[in-house]
Amino acid sequence: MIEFNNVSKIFAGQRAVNNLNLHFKTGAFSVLIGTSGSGKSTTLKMINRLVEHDEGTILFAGEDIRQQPVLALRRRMGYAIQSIGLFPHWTVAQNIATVLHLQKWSRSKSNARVDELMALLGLESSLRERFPHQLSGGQQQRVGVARALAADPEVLLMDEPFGALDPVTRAALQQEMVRIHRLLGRTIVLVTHDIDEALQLADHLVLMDSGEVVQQGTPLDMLTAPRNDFVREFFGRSELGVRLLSLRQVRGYLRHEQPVDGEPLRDDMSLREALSAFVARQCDVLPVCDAQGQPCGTLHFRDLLRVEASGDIPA
Ligand SMILES: Nc1ncnc2c1ncn2[C@@H]1O[C@H](COP(=O)(O)OP(=O)(O)OP(=O)(O)O)[C@@H](O)[C@H]1O
Repeated sequence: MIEFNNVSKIFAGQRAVNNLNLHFKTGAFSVLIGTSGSGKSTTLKMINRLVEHDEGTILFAGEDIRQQPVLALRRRMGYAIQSIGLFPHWTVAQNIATVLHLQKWSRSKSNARVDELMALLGLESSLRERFPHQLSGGQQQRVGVARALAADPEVLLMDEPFGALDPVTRAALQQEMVRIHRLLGRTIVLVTHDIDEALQLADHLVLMDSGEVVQQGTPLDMLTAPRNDFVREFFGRSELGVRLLSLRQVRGYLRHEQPVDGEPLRDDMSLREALSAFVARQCDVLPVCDAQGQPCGTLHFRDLLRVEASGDIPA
């Protein structure tokens, strides 16, 4: 969907990014992560030409982005940023409909789309006529994402979209993004400096340092086969094990045996959450239920130490 071939950007004689070769595939959730000043935002902004690259080529759907009129290009890409940039004197509905208004959608079609997006982002319809300053930070972020999705863009570009939020709201919005990505199947490129956010969201993770790509691949590849010490240090040598647990779900480690007593874990929880439950409850086996709340087996503490899930484990 988006391909960088030997792309560089030079600001005042300094290479902000150097010789990037990247492929953000159609439908993938790609995440750029790295040290501060490593060139993540610059990379993202080159995609919608907020920053023009100096060397190399960037292809969008097979076409050189330089050959496409900037406005036409940007219309095909939603953009959501940390500072949100909502218009303060416009209501929530007007903010979400910004691009629809530019594209001259009819009032009724635009209203219906706003309703649909508010429902998708979990915004109550009673917020429709409020102004941004009458919303919480999390609600504002949701409006920002709804606005970016309004015209059903082929690509969603997100720069630290949850950066300013408290951990609880942040986790809720991350879940929301996973759900929306599954539902809409859009190509997403997101910049973050939060390692756990990156590991949770990414299908394809790109780790940058000093304007270059140090390693790219799936989160599992990065954690289990780090290319060098920089990658190892970046993901936190001492926390590697816990981070690996966050990539694995309880359902891969289930034992199909009679449920034991206690508050059940859900089979779609991560093993990291399960580990917390074991520690909090000081036990070594917990019951597990499925999404419908039906008991489906047990999870044993010692099974968390196994390297790979093997599906069914004999009781
Ligand atoms: N408009 C600009 N003019 C001059 N230098 C710039 C400009 N934008 C970015 N830079 C420089 O380019 C480099 C990469 O910046 P960029 O914002 O892409 O990094 P980043 O990885 O997103 O950083 P952070 O995580 O701190 O936001 C930095 O050295 C920065 O100072």
